[in-house]
Amino acid sequence: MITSSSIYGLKMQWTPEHTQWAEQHFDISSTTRSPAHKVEAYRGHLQRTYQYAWANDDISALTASNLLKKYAEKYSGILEGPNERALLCAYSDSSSGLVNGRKSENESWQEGIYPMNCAPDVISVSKAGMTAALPPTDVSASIGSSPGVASSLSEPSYSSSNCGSHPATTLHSGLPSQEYTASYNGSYLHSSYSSQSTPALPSPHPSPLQSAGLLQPPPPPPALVPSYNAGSPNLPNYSYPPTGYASQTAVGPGYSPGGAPPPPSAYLPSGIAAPTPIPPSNLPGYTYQSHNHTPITPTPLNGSSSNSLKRKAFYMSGHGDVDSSYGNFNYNQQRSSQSPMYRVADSSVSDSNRGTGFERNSEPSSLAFKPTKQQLASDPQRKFNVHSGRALTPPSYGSTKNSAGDLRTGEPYSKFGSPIMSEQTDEHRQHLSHSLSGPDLGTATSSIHAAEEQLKNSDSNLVEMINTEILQQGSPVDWTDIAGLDMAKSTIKEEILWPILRPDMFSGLSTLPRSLLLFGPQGTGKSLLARCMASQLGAAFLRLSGSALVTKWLGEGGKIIQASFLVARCRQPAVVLISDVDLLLSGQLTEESPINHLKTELLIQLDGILTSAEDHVLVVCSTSKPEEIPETLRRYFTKRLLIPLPDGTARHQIISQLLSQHNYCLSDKEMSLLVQRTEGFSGLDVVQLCQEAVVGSLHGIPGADLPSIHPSQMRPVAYQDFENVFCKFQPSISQKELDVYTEWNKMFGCSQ
Ligand SMILES: Nc1ncnc2c1ncn2[C@@H]1O[C@H](COP(=O)(O)OP(=O)(O)OP(=O)(O)O)[C@@H](O)[C@H]1O
Repeated sequence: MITSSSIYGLKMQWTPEHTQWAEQHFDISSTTRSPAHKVEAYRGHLQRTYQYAWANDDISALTASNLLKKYAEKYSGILEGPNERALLCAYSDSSSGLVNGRKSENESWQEGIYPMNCAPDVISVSKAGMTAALPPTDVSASIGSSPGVASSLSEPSYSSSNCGSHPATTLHSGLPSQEYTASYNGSYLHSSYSSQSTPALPSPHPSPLQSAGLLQPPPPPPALVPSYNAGSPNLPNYSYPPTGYASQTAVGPGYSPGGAPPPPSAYLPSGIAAPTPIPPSNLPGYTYQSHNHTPITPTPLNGSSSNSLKRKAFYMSGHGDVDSSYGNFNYNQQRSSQSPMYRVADSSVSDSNRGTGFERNSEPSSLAFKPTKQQLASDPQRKFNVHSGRALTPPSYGSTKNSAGDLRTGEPYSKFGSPIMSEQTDEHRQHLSHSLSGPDLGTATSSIHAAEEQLKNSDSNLVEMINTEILQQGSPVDWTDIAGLDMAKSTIKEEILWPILRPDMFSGLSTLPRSLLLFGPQGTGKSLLARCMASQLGAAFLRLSGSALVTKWLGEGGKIIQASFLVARCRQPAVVLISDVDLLLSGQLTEESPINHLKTELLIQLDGILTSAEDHVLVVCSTSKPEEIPETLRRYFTKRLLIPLPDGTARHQIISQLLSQHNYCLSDKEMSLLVQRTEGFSGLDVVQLCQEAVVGSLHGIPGADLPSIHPSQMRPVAYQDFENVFCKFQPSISQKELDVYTEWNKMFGCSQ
């Protein structure tokens, strides 16, 4: 049949072939056909296409997207007139109508014009090819936002940032509900999808393109989108996934795809910020893919830094599983009031290995404590040992007289006293001896005998080395020998020493402290404190250097650690100091690292100490890198104490004490200036500065005269001597490093 029509004076011949061609090619722009006719033709074509697709059971996401795009383009092309637009809005406003082909309850249909019977087919095909069906609202949104959304779907990677300026927005500008308008902004388009589609369903038919890697898999769902129901713009339809806001933090506040900030959300209650979409970088290629979203797992709290306070609060609140590992460490050991941990070494024990590291009967003169010299001499691995040879007159903390014999009175910091054992200290030790003897002797006997037996079978050379190098024979240290550190000192006294010295008073209240971590900058007195603890307990003092173990003793390190703890058990009560313990316990160690066997041995020994009721051994570990110690190993330390840089008062004490050994001439103002200029110095830095200044005062004396010159003949140390050497000294620690200590202390420290 041949028909002809005349439009605008143009005459056309119409044949069945033309009809077929128009139907096949969706010639909806034809001016010769009614909209209803064109829709019918279009629908027929879609149905054929989809039936074919069903027959093959294979339609990719891309194909489906293209079909949707074409459909939306063609459909919107039909709708040119204002009536059609209004009708389309009615479609959009009633998502259920789109799904089941029924019209909206609020809007009357224009019969026969836009039946949309093909919509279920579209959805079915989408289900087959795109792994998850678009929910009813999706269809509404897709069509409603076309061609913007449709064209976006055809792109392998697209951003919704265009949506806001896209004609689709204009299309819906006349929507009756303001809330609904928000749904057409790209920021929210995906929200309806994620909230309504079946979550986290794996694709039953993965696209071949996906399999081939040409098509990126659908991204995880944005975690911050509220559940959005396009069919009902009312607020009650919104739900807030519990994990959503955590992820929002991870995305970053204020993020908006395309750089634009999220628009104010009309559908959110006032005061609640509009949800932030997932950034495109997180969802490559499928930024706003609306289907098959899986929930985003909330970003776990990182042990590192930004969430540290939260973590500590969590642990401290008692909600964390590892609560007992932090702050309230409890090694489940009931202390017996009958068997206090420490006692004075029994001199009657015949074994040569028994005995403390401190000689109590020494004359005061022989007890003069020369901390720096001994410290530097005892640890050849120390980085500051180059200075040891220069210390012509190591400072003695025992005297308050200067070299000229003048007693310096009126010192504002005169509490920093003598390391020489005073009468009071001797009394204290006698008291210690009394309180730690008696019934306590029996409790450790079996442990001591067992350790002695083991030690007999050990390498005698090794034992000899430990007795000479590890076991410290230095003079005792008193609290007054340590400048400043009041907080650390009182914590150690009250929480470590008192329970050990007077277990009867602490019976049933807590377990005995057996391990302690002192952390802080180098040269701040950690070792000094450990020595002081041993002195106060009348205990033997053994010092293992982590740096020495991993360098010069690496091969024998495991045996040295084991034998050292045996000696400590034999000589108990004992304090074992392990400096630079981070080198032994570092979480950075690879499996092949030879240090690992040292780590294993140390942990075995620590376990033994923590679980033994009889042993009277206190382990003090020190580190300047506490963050290197893995979380799992922190539980080995009952207490973790920050030993900070000396404050002004402490620096004044150290300087005064050092200079008091020499003839010096400094005004109060100069002294204050020195204190000021040593801000940020560690205790060791201050000691070395003073030593250098004292050496400077010797300049000008002929070398030949040096051996015979009397101290009184030397000129006094002056401020200029300090001035001359200041250029050699800088604070050995940066503010950044100090911040790390502060942060770590907040998280895991016991002193705030
Ligand atoms: N608070 C202090 N009071 C008096 N002297 C101090 C103080 N801090 C440090 N010193 C001096 O610095 C020397 C080194 O101190 P110590 O060895 O105790 O530091 P540390 O913190 O253990 O260092 P590292 O972390 O390197 O092992 C001490 O012998 C002492 O002379």
